[in-house]
Amino acid sequence: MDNIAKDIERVLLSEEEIAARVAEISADITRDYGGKNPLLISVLRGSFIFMADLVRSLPIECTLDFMAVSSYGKKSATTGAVKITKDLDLDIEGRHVIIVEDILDSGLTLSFMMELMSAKRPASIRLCTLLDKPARRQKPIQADYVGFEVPDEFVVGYGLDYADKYRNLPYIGVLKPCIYCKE
Ligand SMILES: O=P(O)(O)OC[C@H]1O[C@H](OP(=O)(O)OP(=O)(O)O)[C@H](O)[C@@H]1O
Ligand SMILES: Nc1nc2[nH]cnc2c(=O)[nH]1
Ligand SMILES: [Mg+2]
Repeated sequence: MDNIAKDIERVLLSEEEIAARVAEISADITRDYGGKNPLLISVLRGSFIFMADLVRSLPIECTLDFMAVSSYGKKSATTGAVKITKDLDLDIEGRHVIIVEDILDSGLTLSFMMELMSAKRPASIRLCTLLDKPARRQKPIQADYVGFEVPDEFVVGYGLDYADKYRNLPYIGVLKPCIYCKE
């Protein structure tokens, strides 16, 4: 049988651990944004599962939009160039924006997003990332809401891919080294 779990060396964060932490982040956002109708922007494609779980656990009024950017291609290291593949649909001027990401790694994607969003004059911007990998940072950027700090390893699952695979794993894990051996 074809089962993608066979490519995983070890589970870093289980479904239960992720769900519990998502509920805590949701409680923090609820406390900070109740009555402000925040605009949550999901950075596709990696953040789609985190965004879906996060907003379903938010009891407050909020608005959603999606932007797609990409910089990793089919490799496990950034290409250094962030490309927009889908722009926002809503006007963010005067809005309380929360950018929702799956992982903050080199920081290139989120610094690019911050620059782009700030130019559109929102009332405020905060960053929310499920995973933070500070060891690889190339830009001085920090998130306001962080789910978990992760070690300097390439992780997959819960939206995160390697070469467009593994996004559908319900947990976050580290791939067996042989999966990258052709890079
Ligand atoms: O901090 P950085 O080094 O920029 O890395 C973080 C970004 O890399 C991944 O996206 P990717 O470009 O692989 O596209 P994807 O979301 O479509 O998978 C991930 O989803 C983050 O958006
Ligand atoms: N899948 C995946 N994408 C990333 N983009 C930046 N860092 C990572 C990572 O560790 N895993
Ligand atoms: Mg991404």
